[in-house]
Amino acid sequence: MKNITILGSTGSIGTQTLEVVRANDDLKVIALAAGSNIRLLEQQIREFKPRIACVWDEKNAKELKENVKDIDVKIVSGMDGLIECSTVSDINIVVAAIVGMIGIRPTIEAIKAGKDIALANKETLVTAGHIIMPLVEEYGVQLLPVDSEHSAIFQALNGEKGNEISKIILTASGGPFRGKKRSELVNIQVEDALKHPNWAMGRKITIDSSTMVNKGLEVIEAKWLFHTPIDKIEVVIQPQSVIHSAVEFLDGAVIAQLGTPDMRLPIQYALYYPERRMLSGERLDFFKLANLTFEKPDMDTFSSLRLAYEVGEIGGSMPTVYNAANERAVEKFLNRKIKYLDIPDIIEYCVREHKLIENPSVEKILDIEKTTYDIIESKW
Ligand SMILES: NC(=O)C1=CN([C@@H]2O[C@H](COP(=O)(O)OP(=O)(O)OC[C@H]3O[C@@H](n4cnc5c(N)ncnc54)[C@H](OP(=O)(O)O)[C@@H]3O)[C@@H](O)[C@H]2O)C=CC1
Ligand SMILES: CC(=O)[C@@H](O)[C@H](O)COP(=O)(O)O
Ligand SMILES: [Mn+2]
Repeated sequence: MKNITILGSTGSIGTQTLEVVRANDDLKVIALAAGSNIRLLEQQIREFKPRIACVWDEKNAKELKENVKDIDVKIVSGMDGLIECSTVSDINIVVAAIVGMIGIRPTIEAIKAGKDIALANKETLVTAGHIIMPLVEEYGVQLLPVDSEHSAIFQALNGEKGNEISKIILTASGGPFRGKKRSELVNIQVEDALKHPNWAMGRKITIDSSTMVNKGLEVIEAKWLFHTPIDKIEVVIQPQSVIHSAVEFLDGAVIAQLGTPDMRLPIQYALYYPERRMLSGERLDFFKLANLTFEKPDMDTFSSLRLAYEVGEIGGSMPTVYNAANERAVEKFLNRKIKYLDIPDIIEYCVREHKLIENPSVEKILDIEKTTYDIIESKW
């Protein structure tokens, strides 16, 4: 039996993780954590019977507690609650599927408590990779990628760290605006940007895919996960999202992982690694694949991707500013407070204004996040 905690259980990755749990009777949910969707969390508590459940704010926690008073479950809230969920003594693995930098501290505490991590929350590694990776070594835990591209790379490497890598080929769909020029993006509305061509995901990552910030974050995520210099990570547009990523080795061999776009595969792979399990669902049919095409990314239109290479190379506090500026800009765009093209402009402005801090601590990272938010608030 594998005991798991799911942070972000009401989201896209969280609910798909619970689908994997439903299909496997040797996975037991011990703790669930969500932001504010207490209706769905209540259903999940009733179905999966965790011992602990967390919601972010205390008012929602009180309401949930009242609603589930017929069930033996402890309801907690806030950061302390998230950390309690991620450090329960008898859990084996934490699925880190909260969106955003709020995931940093519960992930760090889980590692310190000796838990393996199935990591979907890329923002944590982008901003705190220099803290997380040494902790993973120190505490001897496994950090298993859930992000589809990183799972593909991990599968291509078969779990090796890859000192024989010549380059990583990180594929991207190109998003809904692939092929468009900046001038054509002036009037993009929220609904347009939320139409991902291949994947059904949460709102924030869907916007990130449309700006290609998602790919920028993934370049930095890959740098940390696979100990690979940024200049050995090449983004290739693969509009069909069939090739989930690949590794080119020193001898020229290229090993890729292909499949239908289904996040249950990387989730299940992380939960059972190094074992593979049966997974229901559509199979890739090579005879039905009309064509597989490839393009270079347009880094003039999607300038945030070029900027990600820059901040990823510099390191230190720069990726935190890039990520925090994006998180706040996307939130504002989703709330219709700014225009679509303000997103890359805000990120660029915040990055250019920032004075580099080498090796920021967690406290400093959270400080920089706040300062970045304040700058955005004062100007936009
Ligand atoms: N969706 C996908 O296919 C992929 C996602 N990822 C990454 O996985 C992460 C999750 O993405 P996704 O599932 O799409 O996002 P969603 O927006 O669908 O879900 C986010 C989850 O985080 C929860 N949450 C938000 N704020 C808090 C908080 N303060 N405390 C506790 N929980 C909180 C939400 O709760 P609630 O809804 O109740 O407020 C929800 O359960 C992101 O980092 C994303 O980049 C990576 C690859 C693919
Ligand atoms: C499913 C997943 O891992 C997402 O990160 C996805 O890759 C987004 O697609 P883009 O390639 O369009 O960013
Ligand atoms: Mn991805």
